[in-house]
Parts: sequence; structure tokens; C-alpha cells
Amino acid sequence: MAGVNGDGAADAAERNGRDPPAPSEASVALDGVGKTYPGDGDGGSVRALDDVSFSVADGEFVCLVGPSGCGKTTLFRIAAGLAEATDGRVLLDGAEVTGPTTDMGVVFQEYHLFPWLTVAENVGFGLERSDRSPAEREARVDEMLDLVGLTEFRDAYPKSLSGGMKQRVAIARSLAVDPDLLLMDEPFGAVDAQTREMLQRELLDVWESTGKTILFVTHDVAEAVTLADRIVVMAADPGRVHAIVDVDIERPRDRGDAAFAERVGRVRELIGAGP
Ligand SMILES: Nc1ncnc2c1ncn2[C@@H]1O[C@H](COP(=O)(O)OP(=O)(O)OP(=O)(O)O)[C@@H](O)[C@H]1O
Repeated sequence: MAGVNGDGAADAAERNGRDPPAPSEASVALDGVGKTYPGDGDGGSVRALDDVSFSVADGEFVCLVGPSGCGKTTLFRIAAGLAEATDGRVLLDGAEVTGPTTDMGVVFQEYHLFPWLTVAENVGFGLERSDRSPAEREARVDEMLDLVGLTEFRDAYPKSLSGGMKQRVAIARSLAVDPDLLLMDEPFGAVDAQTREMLQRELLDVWESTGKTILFVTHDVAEAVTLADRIVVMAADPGRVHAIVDVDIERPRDRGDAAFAERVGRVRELIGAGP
């Protein structure tokens, strides 16, 4: 059986930082990241993350899964420069991340679109502060709308769009500034199952055509197996890397395939959710 690297924390720890790429060559590398939330006076402090180390290579698609409370959101916020780690560091192309940067596109479950702006204006929002000319900005917006199939909705307002379309706008907006890395936190969590599968296919198309590096957080193991080159499985109390699973199945992946089912069962077992 190919694909699963290590059954437990020891094996995962052994792979951390050693699995290609080495952190210095990686697009993004988490190096010994820890996070302790201070107690609120009544309760003690919470060790949300402990010594989390893994890296995502240039152009790689990595999914992060784990049980509720294992620190996925905390890790995502630290990787995005939206929260500070207590220990360790995050490196983007070798440089330490100290705050939000346009080198990363960030997509959340909630679309965070501006309701008073049109689809095109939402997509172009991050370009306002770039040094592109107005014509260049407009061309970039058109290119992004074409990429996510929303050209005919360029002048629509978010309230008239479905959840799936809103998330496409959010993805187009995050890609418009041409970030090296796309960080996605449960981006398809708010849409129905059919739309979710469509968005997964579309995201893979975008990934293949742009060559972006993607770190994608999800609760949905089948989603992770559909998308990822590798799956980082976390464990809780404290949040840590439990195992890293290679998904060396050719794309597009067939959910009815035995290899697909084997990876899903394996990852579920590692999470402790049963086969
Ligand atoms: N602001 C905070 N203050 C104190 N503790 C926190 C804070 N945010 C998160 N925690 C704690 O840190 C741990 C990790 O939380 P986090 O939300 O990162 O996990 P998660 O894996 O994203 O959970 P879920 O899958 O349920 O969204 C939990 O024990 C949580 O209670």
C-alpha cells in the first residue's frame, strides 16, 4: 500500500522538515510553531499548538485535517500573519511572516465580500493599492473573472449571487494580486454538497493553471483526499502534527475508487473518527 507515511506521531515527527522540501526551499514552512492562550483568570492557559512543523513546497496542494479543537484555526491564523505564535516561526519563501502580506491570498468560509461593491470591484479591491495602471487592473480583474467563470456577473452585487458564486468571487479576489500562496480555511463549508464538489473541481483547475501553492483547512476527509498532494493530520491536546499522508492518486480522482476509499478510511482512522 502506498501513500501513508507513518502511523503515529513519531513517524510524523520524523518526516517533519525532512520530507521534501527542506524548509528553506519550501514555499511555506512552519517551524516549531506553538501557541498558548493565556487563562482568563478563572481557568488555566490553553496549549493550542505544540511544536508544529511541516512545509508546503512551491506549487504543492496540502490539506490540513484534524478533530475539533486541534488548533486548525489557530494555525491558519498564525500562518496568515493574523495571529502571533508563542513559539517557532512561519517562513514564506524563506522570509519570516510577521503580519498579513499580499504574498498570501486568504480565503475564509465566510466570503467577506463587500456588499456595496460589484463583483468586479470586489475582485479588484486588493489591486487598488498596487502599482498597476487602471487599465492593467481592469485587465487583471477580467482575467480573474474568466478564470472562475463569472465574467457575465461582473456588474452584479454579492446579494444576488449564490453561495458558490460568492466563494468564486472570494477566490478570484485572493488570486488577483498574484500571491505565491493561497491559504484557505474551510472555504466550501457553507455551500451544499453538489456545489462543494463543483467548487473542488474548479479549484483544482485553477491550481493546475496557475501553479499556486495551496494550504487548505477542512473538516471533510473526502474533500482532502479529492484535493491534496499530501494531508497533514493533526491531533488535539495539545494541537500537533500526528501524521502526514501522501495522496499519490492520479487526478481527477474517483470517489468510487478503492484507492480513494482506502485513503479516506486511513485518514479517518488517524483522526480517530473511525474507518
Ligand atoms: N482566543 C482563544 N482564547 C483561549 N483559547 C482559545 C482561543 N481560541 C482557541 N482556543 C482554544 O485553542 C484550542 C484550539 O482551537 P482552534 O479553534 O484553533 O481549533 P480548531 O481545530 O480550529 O477547532 P474546530 O475544528 O472546532 O474549529 C481549543 O482548545 C480552543 O478552545
